[in-house]
Amino acid sequence: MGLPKLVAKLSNLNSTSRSKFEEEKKTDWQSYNSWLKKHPSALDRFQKMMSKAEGKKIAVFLDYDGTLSPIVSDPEIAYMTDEMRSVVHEVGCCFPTSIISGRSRDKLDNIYYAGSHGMDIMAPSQALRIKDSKYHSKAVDRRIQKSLKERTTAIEGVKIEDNKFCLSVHFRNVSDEDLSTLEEHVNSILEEHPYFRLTSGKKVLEIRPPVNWDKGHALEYLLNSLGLAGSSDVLPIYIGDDVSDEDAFELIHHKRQGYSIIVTSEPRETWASHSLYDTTEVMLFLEYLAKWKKSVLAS
Ligand SMILES: O=P(O)(O)OC[C@H]1O[C@H](O[C@H]2O[C@H](CO)[C@@H](O)[C@H](O)[C@H]2O)[C@H](O)[C@@H](O)[C@@H]1O
Repeated sequence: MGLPKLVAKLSNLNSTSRSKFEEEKKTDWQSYNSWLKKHPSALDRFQKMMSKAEGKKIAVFLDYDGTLSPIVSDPEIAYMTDEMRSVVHEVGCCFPTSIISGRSRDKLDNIYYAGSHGMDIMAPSQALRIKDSKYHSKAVDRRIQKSLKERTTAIEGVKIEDNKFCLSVHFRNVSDEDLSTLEEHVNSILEEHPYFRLTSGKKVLEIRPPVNWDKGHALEYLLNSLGLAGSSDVLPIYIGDDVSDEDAFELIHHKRQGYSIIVTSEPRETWASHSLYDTTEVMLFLEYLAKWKKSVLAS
């Protein structure tokens, strides 16, 4: 089966702009196209989606890695392209826009920020504080980080990233033979610190504090802080690519208000209603959104 028209066009576009470090996509087009029937492309459905948006207050929520920046082998070189940065800025001028990331807030540089999977939130003009602050002391428990580094030092390719309120243990560059040893070390550390919990994402294990707080809570919190909660004329649009984004997708699904868009080049079990193939499609979608707003204002 050939590439769908739009994706083929984007693949050409990609070949010039894709970084050589970017993860290679292995799409099985037959299953992807049948999955698309349940989670249609937000580009193909753009007009239909926006027909329900007229007169509503749109709020945009964006994940960072895999959504605004392609997945690359080294988290330190996961950048937004200049084009993406500029379109995110443009969208930010049209709608309240937030970035909700697993990274710590200091590594993000846009608009509203929610770092550490939403556990650390900051708005441009005011600091937003999550009421439950007792977890902070545990979240910054450096002993975990120290033990992790000591125990995994012999495993080639492990990268431990301090995200302030959570620790990311990257294994993208670890060989398959070493994976079970790494897992054993991580589990042994969690046994010593049972109040922390383990989650996982794209080739990453994440050690989080014992707080019932995730990207879904962050989405609700931001809507509240923006004065947009509890109103039927608000339309949140959330775009994300990883397991941690599912909490926000699920919230939107249960509220039956707004659009949840998963970024994936493979069929995935998801709460998201719509999909985009990759970061290039995310960029196009954001461009469409900004243009749509301008056309509504002009009419
Ligand atoms: O919520 P996000 O903004 O998507 O953050 C989730 C994690 O993203 C980063 O790791 C992922 O992207 C890296 C760069 O492309 C990639 O090398 C890694 O394998 C992915 O898991 C980030 O480094 C983590 O701290 C975030 O928790």
